[in-house]
Amino acid sequence: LACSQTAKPANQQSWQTQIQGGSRQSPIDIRSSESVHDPQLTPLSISYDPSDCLQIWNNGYSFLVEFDDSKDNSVVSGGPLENHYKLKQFHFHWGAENNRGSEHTINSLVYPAELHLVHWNAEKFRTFDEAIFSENGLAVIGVFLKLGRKHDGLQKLVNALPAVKYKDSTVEFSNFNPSCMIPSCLDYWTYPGSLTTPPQTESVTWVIMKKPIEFGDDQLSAFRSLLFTPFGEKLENMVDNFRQQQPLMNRVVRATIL
Ligand SMILES: NS(=O)(=O)c1ccc(O)c(NC(=O)NCCc2ccccn2)c1
Ligand SMILES: [Zn+2]
Repeated sequence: LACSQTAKPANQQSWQTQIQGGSRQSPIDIRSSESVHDPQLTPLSISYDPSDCLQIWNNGYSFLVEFDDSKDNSVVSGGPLENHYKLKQFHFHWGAENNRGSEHTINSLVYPAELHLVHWNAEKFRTFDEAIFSENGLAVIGVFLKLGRKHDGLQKLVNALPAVKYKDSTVEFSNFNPSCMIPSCLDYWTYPGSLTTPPQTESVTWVIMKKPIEFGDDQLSAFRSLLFTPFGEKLENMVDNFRQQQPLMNRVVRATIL
């Protein structure tokens, strides 16, 4: 195989922005036929406590629903994970139009939005900020959203969005259980990757659920009426907050056979 690989100039930059020397950047296009079925991949064990839900924060890139990670009540373990990881926040990525929005793609198929449930390895690290910069620091569950029936569980979140229209606004948000956004089919792909936004650190074990959840046009419109900009500045709708797919390089995507 080595002889068939053409030598690339060491300084060759991939045609997309990628951190200097990054070898495991996210998101990627998942080619299902090239994924490896791994019988040792068990189902994820996900348990969230709605009382850990604290607030929604518009950080000027997405809106984050933030959780109290001082206890051990909202955790994910099993599957490809060696330890248990605590839920810190979840957020979404979406497009200005329905033909774009997700960060990961499946055989080049794009979804209009993608949910990221962000967890950090509390057995190995003391804080989220430490975990972001560490190998096996984070586990992010990605769930695709497709347009269809209104998602009843999501409506509580949608109703709170006007209160965080502007960058740097927050609103108290409690008693929300993110389990309502996990598909009933627990099959997933998993691969080693990175944050998809700066600092794009290569600290993430990605778990991408194979089946999408459905949500309504009006709910997606509510996402699109958020603003990138703070109060008093030029209005810029928060849309197209997704990164382009990155080269797979020397990685294998594993798939469950549940
Ligand atoms: N999109 S993702 O990979 O799930 C992810 C998860 C946890 C994170 O902290 C981040 N990135 C993050 O918080 N960056 C600091 C704020 C920021 C800076 C620049 C662009 C977007 N967001 C991304
Ligand atoms: Zn994200």
